[in-house]
Amino acid sequence: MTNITNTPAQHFPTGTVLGYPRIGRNRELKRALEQYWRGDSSLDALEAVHAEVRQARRNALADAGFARDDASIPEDASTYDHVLDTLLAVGAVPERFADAIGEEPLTLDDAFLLARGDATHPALEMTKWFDTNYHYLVPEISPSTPFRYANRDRARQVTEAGAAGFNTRPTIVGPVTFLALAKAADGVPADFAPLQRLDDLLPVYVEWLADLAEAGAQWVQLDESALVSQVLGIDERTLSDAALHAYSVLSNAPQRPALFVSTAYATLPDTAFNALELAGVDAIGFDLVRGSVPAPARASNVPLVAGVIDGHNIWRGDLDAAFAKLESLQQSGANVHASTSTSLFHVPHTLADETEALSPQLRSWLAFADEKARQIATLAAGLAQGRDAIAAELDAATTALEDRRSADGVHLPSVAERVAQVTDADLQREPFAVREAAQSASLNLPVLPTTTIGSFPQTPTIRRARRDFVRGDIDRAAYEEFLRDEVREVITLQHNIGLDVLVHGEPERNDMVQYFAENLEGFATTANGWVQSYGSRCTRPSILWGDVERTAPITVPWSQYAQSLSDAPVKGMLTGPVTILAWSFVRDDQPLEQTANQVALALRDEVRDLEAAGIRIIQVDEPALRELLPLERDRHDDYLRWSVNAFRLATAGVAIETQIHTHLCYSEFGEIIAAIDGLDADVTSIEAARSRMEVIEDLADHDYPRGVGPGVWDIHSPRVPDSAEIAGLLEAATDLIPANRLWVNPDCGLKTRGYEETTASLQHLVAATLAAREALQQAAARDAAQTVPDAAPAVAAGA
Ligand code: MET
Ligand SMILES: [Zn+2]
Repeated sequence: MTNITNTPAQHFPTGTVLGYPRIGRNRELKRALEQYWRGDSSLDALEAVHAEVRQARRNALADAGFARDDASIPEDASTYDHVLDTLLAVGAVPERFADAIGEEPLTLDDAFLLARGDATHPALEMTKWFDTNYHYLVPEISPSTPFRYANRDRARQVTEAGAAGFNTRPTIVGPVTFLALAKAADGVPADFAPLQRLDDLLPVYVEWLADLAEAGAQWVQLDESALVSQVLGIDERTLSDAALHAYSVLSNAPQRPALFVSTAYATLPDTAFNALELAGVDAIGFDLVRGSVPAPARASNVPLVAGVIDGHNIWRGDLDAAFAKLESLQQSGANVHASTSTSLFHVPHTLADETEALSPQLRSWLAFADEKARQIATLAAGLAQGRDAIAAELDAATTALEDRRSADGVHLPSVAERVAQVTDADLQREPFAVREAAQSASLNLPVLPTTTIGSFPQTPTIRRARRDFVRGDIDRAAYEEFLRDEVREVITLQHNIGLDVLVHGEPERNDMVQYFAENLEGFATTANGWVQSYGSRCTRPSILWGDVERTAPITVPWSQYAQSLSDAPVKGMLTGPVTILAWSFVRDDQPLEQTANQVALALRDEVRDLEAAGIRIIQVDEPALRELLPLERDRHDDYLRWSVNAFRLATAGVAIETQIHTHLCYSEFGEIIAAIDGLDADVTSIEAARSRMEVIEDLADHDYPRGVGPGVWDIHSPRVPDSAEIAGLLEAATDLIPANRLWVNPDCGLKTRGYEETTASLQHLVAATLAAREALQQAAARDAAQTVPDAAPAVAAGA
């Protein structure tokens, strides 16, 4: 066993990946987790599957060309989430779980309780990991949250790897990032911030490092991406001071592996680089796809791990340019190592599983995790043996890139021309006051109109019908007949419940982005390209490879059919340009703004066709608007400009009578309130139930002038809120937003809910609304009764 007792660092491997997909090539871990949660298998069975997945990862990376014994293979196989792994290891169980979790060591079942909650313990919140579509569990830290080394899983995995003949590199979240990503627990003093607990946390990391070294780890990777983010509400100085302090302590730990601190997703600031170097860490990694080389790095003696292969996207890319970046660092005398820019858990396992779904030409332009690992192995060979040794691989990548540049469909002159012709007038509707008057005359809705966000439960029957259709077991006519029946039932249900603005329920959509991707030119869909979204949940992002065009109406027949069944307005439902980009793999060969505008123009045509088909309300969802906000502040204005404009381009082509809605969810919107205003939607529905209307306060502070539908039912849990609870939230909302601007709706779509809870919750929502209307009427009557006698003398006096 190799014990490194604070000795000079071992040689860092010439090439590495910062992490690898964790869910299994065939989503084995997902299935095993869900089986266990359903009670259909034992914990041992789950652990056995996970052990197989872990070994498959090590083997896949060895096959890609990594040595088994030089710590180039990361050991980062989370069962649920890597922040949760770290929380467990450092024993930071929030006090509100103290009655249920206590005994050490902390177990997988403890992790699942934190992640999933139960009747008496709401789960930890989830939020997006940096600017990605991955959700991590948010630790809750108070001045007295306990810290102790309470879970040895990572060390055990290193031992397990050792037994299989591997010396892997355990990967953990670093202490600064762990605290920076945590939230302050409820009820703590206002001036408390989790980072204040750094000194209490470090001894636990010291113990953890010793255990990892004991298990045989030569190197440990500590992920410290907090150091590159300017949107965590912590300034750069505070973060680098924390890093200097933390890594001074850790590098002096009596027994530890060599320390590799990785940072990803944006440029590592010079101050943070200096702090890490001064603290004596043994290797520093930074992202050279999203970011640039920190100035002091070129003159540094610390091994530099340069992230030159995009870990966050699926393009094969410009291997020659990637190698040139390494060469340039090498020429300035630095000790350079090649890596991916981020962990590869943002991309699917392997292109080998896409031989049917994707054309050979498209495949030749792509690289998933295994292929990217091979690219790193190539670059590492180039670093060791010189450019000539890898000339053939560099040339092959360049040839693929040239082919991609000129291939059919990548650039459609007509699309580029249409984007170029967009003018400010295309983004502009009449003033809201004008629209509001026209819409209220034509729609004639009651005060506090009730509606839903779009999807109704995606039942096993719907999934089965879709699968049968995809497999060819039923034909299109039968499938569409089935979908029309669904729409009819959903409309009837909404009538019976008494909702004011109806939806068709979105039964035809597997996913709110993939559905549009499948119906627009320029996108390809993979067969097995799953990436983890959170826990066992995976998504299969489409690949946006070419110019986007709509060749025929997409949603119009469904909305039109639904509207034919009712006199009440039925909302048309579309996904907005930013969200379509955020949840796809986007092309890297033109600015996102250009791609967003192409998608927006396709949607603009769809919006107009919906309007022409008699749809009077059209909702364009933008739940990912906040997610793509860059980590660097100086890029915010540009991002918010083009993203807002893309939404307006999609929606501003309609008459004043047509009401445009948007829907936002999933995140902290405080930062982008001005942009929400800029969307100029007539009505914005927004997730608010869990935070008890926090975001509505932000909107009210901003004097938001248009319609708002704060969610009054948290649809992320199966719990049915009663009318009183909904009434309470409604009252909180009416305190902040004038009642004549307020809509009543759930937090988000209902596709993950069952019909029983949906029906009951919507009935309660309508009951609470009716009561609120009644109360408003009474209040108005009282006001009228009071003002008349008061007003009379005033008028007399004035006369
Ligand atoms: C993640 S936002 C979801 C919006 C979509 N219209 C739905 O209802 O499912
Ligand atoms: Zn939503």
